[in-house]
Amino acid sequence: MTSNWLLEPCRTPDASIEAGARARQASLTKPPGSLGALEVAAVRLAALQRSSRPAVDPAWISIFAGDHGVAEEGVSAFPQAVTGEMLRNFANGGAAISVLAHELGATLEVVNLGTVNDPGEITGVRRAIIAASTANFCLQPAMTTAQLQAALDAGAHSVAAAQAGGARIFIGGEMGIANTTAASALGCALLGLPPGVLSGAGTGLDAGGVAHKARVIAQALATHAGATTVLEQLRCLGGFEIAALTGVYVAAAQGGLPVLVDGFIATVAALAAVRINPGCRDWLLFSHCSHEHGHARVLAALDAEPLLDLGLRLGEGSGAAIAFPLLRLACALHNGMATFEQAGVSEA
Ligand SMILES: O=C(O)c1ccc[n+]([C@@H]2O[C@H](COP(=O)([O-])O)[C@@H](O)[C@H]2O)c1
Ligand SMILES: Cc1cc2nc[nH]c2cc1C
Repeated sequence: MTSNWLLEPCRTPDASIEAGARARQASLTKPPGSLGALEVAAVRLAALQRSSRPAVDPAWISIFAGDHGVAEEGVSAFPQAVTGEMLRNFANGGAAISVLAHELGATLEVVNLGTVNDPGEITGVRRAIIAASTANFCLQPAMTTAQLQAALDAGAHSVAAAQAGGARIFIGGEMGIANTTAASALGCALLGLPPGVLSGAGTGLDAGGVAHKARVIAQALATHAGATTVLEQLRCLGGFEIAALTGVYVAAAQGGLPVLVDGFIATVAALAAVRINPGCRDWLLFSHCSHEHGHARVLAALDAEPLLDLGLRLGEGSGAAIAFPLLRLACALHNGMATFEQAGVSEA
């Protein structure tokens, strides 16, 4: 039976600290509201962190990698071997997220949950192998119950490590060839949408490729029409890295750690988390709207207003890492600006 800890209550934001933070924003030397989403973020972080001085440093980034059986249906522009190959690139510092983590001074944890082209032991990569790949969900459930549990637990494990390391915000990323197909299928199942609404180019399919992908997703949805609970939908249509992120979002909210959600795949994992344990929604900040077709629809289902819309579609936590400095600046402004009274500036 899955899963025990997932339904435990999430922490709640502190209403009185939130009111105080909102009052402070109104007292700072700027027209009220003029820092827009940065004001909203600072107030939210203050309430979540139960602190009148919100902060997002140090940041923790975990990248979860896993392969997908559905890759054999020809749904990605890239070969499956890339998932395993990128693990080495993450560890060697050459991947986008490696560069970003270094620039931000963030801890980067890389987790191999199971790759067909397994690079074996690599310094800087945590091995938490569940299987070489999920099963092809056109034919059978992507995961067994035990595999789903292991993936959810892997996410919670990373949250615990982040908290032990003193992190003040968690960024979760994913890497998995064909995982936009899994995320689209899961998103369609969760939202009751037809495949075309959430099928996109992923790593770079052309229009014919996207149409084929939508047919594959339709087949998967038909195969698993009997999966009616969120956990069953996640088990049948998800992936190891997607389920790990779902585990992250629930565990972080239970542990009182705010998270910055990345792109399309991460947002579908967040939707699953919110459907499993609605209390985790408060802890999710959304970094960007991906270029991936369907991301805006999933963000809307979560009533999420992301900070950025830059045409990013890389994944691996990169969009969240790119948005992170905005949160850092939001906190600096909140904590460091003078009030009208302190600065001797006239109010409206
Ligand atoms: O995060 C996104 O919005 C995003 C959009 C498109 C592609 N990706 C990345 O590309 C890979 C999946 O693409 P695909 O075409 O193989 O399904 C996977 O490793 C993701 O991290 C990520
Ligand atoms: C090279 C490459 C890097 C990635 N990072 C996340 N998804 C990816 C997909 C590909 C193909």
